[in-house]
Amino acid sequence: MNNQASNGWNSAHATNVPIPSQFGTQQANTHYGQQQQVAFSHKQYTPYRQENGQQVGLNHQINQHHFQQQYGQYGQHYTKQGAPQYAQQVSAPHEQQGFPQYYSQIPPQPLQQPPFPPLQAPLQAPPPLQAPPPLQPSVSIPPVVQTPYNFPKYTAINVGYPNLALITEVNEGSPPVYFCNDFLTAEECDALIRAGQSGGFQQSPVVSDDNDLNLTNVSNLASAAKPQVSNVRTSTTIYLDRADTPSIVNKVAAITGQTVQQCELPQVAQYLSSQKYDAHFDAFDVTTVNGKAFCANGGQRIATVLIYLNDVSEGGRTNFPLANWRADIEAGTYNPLDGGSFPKGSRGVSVKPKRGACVVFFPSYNLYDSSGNKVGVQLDPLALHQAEPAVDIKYVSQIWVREGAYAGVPSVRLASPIN
Ligand SMILES: O=C(O)CCC(=O)C(=O)O
Ligand SMILES: [Fe+2]
Repeated sequence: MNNQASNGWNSAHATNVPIPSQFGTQQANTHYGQQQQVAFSHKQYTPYRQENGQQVGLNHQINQHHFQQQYGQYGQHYTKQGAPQYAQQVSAPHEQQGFPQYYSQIPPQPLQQPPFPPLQAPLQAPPPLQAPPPLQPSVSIPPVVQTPYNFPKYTAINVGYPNLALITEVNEGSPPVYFCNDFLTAEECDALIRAGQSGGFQQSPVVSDDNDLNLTNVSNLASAAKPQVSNVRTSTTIYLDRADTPSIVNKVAAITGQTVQQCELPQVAQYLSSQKYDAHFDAFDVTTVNGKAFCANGGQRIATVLIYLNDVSEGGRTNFPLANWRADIEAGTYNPLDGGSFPKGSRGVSVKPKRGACVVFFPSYNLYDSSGNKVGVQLDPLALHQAEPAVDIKYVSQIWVREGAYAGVPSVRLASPIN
């Protein structure tokens, strides 16, 4: 993977900061009495690019203008003064839900070596930048102001959906992650796995948002954002038609409170032993060229529904390493966008695959202007997550929900729909 993107974007740290292969470890106190050392890659958290000598892009747009204010507001959304549905969820911890074995506050296994080769110093100066296209008004992000209590930061989902439970401590700085037992039936899970096996899994593509920091999981992009194969994501995938999976997309619409038309094509992904998907975001930075191309079809991703299709006894957990960072973010000691050391006491959340269960989370969050009007939907850096390398074979189905209607072409059609 190139550190210097061909379009003049300045890959993070390419000229300024040497990237240690891992820049810190943390001692994590776990809920269940275990302790693990966790190492994180610096690179994923510090996206920026330069235009005309100015630092712009995600780091600038979010970090300087929004980040501290935004995270300072989490508490307002999730206190009893704020959105009551979240406050209730916070007070209904997972222990009461009867399935503590499927997720834990054990932090992730040590992350894989970042996919980027060690940088050789000295680096070439980047070529002169092309005059960047001016940002369209529709994608420029105004400063985020105090969000009124009654405007949710995240897209509202159907928190009354059966078995849906919040598994993160959502308050100042932790993203909400929900877990839902028995979201699909065993028959639906098996039918999806069979569809993948007979449909011919292909290596799962990723797309970069120009600076190689956000290798996300997409299909059917505009030409500006060609999917590519990367060792960040080594699983194999098929794309199904929504018409062939009516019961499944209807459940996704119901759990998220959105429409079937907003659902991307259901994917089925297979992870053989050691296959994985390194830490990434599912949403796009809407200030980038590829981010705009990505959003041209249906808008930003507002919710991820990740369904586990089989039971997995070892490996393959989904980690959210930035979940439950409350105290650290409050204290200003950690900002995922400008790196810095990982403070002690952080936990993260890991979800163990369980057949039929799903996780629901928010790859992006809403931006509002001073009058409370929604003015955009931007990638949430706290929604960083990864699929740990599989030990046992693992099957998942991922369905993303967009802001608007999404159109896509499946890689396979089924002889008969999964009902
Ligand atoms: O397989 C997993 O656990 C996570 C998959 C994922 O994050 C993705 O496909 O975007
Ligand atoms: Fe993902």
